[in-house]
Amino acid sequence: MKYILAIDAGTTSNRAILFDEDARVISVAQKSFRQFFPHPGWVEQDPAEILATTVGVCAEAIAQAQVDRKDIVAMGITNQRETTILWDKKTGRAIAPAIVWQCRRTADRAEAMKDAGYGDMIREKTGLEVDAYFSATKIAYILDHVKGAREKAEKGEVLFGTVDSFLLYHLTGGVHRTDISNASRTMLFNIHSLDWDEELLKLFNIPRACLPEVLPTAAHFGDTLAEHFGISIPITGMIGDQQSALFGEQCFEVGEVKSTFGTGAFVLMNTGHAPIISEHGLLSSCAWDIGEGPVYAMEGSIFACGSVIQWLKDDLGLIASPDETAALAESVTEKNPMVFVPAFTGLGTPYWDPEARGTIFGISRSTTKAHLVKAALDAIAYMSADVIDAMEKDLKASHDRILVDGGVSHNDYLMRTLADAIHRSVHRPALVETTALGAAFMAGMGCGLYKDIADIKKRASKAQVFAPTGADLSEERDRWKKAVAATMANHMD
Ligand SMILES: Nc1ncnc2c1ncn2[C@@H]1O[C@H](COP(=O)(O)OP(=O)(O)O)[C@@H](O)[C@H]1O
Ligand SMILES: O=P(O)(O)OC[C@H](O)CO
Repeated sequence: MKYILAIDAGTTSNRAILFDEDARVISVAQKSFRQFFPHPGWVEQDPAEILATTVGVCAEAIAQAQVDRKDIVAMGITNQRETTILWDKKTGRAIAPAIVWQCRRTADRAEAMKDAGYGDMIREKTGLEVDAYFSATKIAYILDHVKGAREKAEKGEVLFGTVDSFLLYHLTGGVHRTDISNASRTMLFNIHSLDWDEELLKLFNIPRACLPEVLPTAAHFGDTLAEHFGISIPITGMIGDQQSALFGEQCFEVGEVKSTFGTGAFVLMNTGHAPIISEHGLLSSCAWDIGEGPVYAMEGSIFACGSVIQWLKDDLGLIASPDETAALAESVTEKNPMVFVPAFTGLGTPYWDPEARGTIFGISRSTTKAHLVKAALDAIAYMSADVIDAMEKDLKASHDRILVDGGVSHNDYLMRTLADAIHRSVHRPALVETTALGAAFMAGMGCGLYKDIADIKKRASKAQVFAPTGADLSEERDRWKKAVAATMANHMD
């Protein structure tokens, strides 16, 4: 039996999962790391802590598994995307804290790009909406604020990478590479030519010398130094976490959709070998390349999902555990008079309003916490439904099911509401670690353990299916859309 070690370097924690060649989980280790919020809207992480926890969980997963280390034939890395790290080539030390994908500090720079009329050109080349979410403005910010950084970056003495790239550099002892799925989230990568784009590099004032080499998602990226895990493991798969979940959920056909409900929610649709430049506010990114040319995905990024549940629990103290939310929502049997738009950090796809903030409509004296909990879960379902509707306008195709994963997908009420809102079945696999599984599959392709997609299809896990109940939610969805419009029209500052 052969084994693959998958690293899932997420936003709040790092996980290492050892899979056997039949995609069964052999061992899991997980460790959270700190988040820093130095100013309102800013989010930072410590790159050294990301690295240390990653190495730690890998060592732990390997030790737990009690397999012969020589049988671990490959490693796959999947990661939170866009998060930006710049480090010194000689020492490997970061020159500034990691600027996390959620961080809004460069919102003004992004707005200025839009105001100067670059939005269409950037969308055409990168598939992205100009926003502080992506790496480009974050890299420029660090180069502008750390003394001497730009000069060193110009000489290739300071390097940029997303988390995959930073981990690869350290695990291998100096290989500076990334893959097309992560590169396509930087806003500097041309998703048609599959190369860094000179015009964009000039526009954002970023030297090419600091950027990593870009490979397909299944490739030989490098080998881990033996000092880390007692053996050298070839790293043969790297893929951004949302694209990895699309692969792990086996959405191999054009039109297939998955939604990962974590801290945020990310809905991705396989659009095949051609990128679709959306007319409805969706993003297009490279999904993977397993040696048959790039496959693209259209994406809707919803910024608030699990964070809403955490807010109800940790900040409002309305619930003791996320598990309570489904029953509370079910307890509201009448039409909910309340609509909650959880725009904590603006609204993402398809609305794109960075200035919007959360609003609650329809509070009366008879309002209870159950109404608010139900409104929160409904908001997550309706935001996802809005994304899926927008995708179908662009692709003009639809599939009869969507696949789901992530912590919030444990919520049966939400899954049923989603099925009714989009009029199709929602499939939740028994193995919810689909993000890590995608990276393991990718590494298995990269090292030749799996030949083709058919080999991977044999390793599908069973799913629980939520079929539409026939409930008509059109009135609720209309009220939701009105609430979103009102939220967007009424910024407080
Ligand atoms: N039954 C549930 N209903 C709603 N939310 C849930 C439930 N179980 C877990 N969650 C939420 O899932 C989120 C964690 O999901 P996870 O996929 O681990 O997120 P991430 O990978 O972004 O850290 C938390 O915000 C938690 O509140
Ligand atoms: O780490 P996650 O699961 O919150 O995913 C983060 C996304 O990749 C951000 O684009």
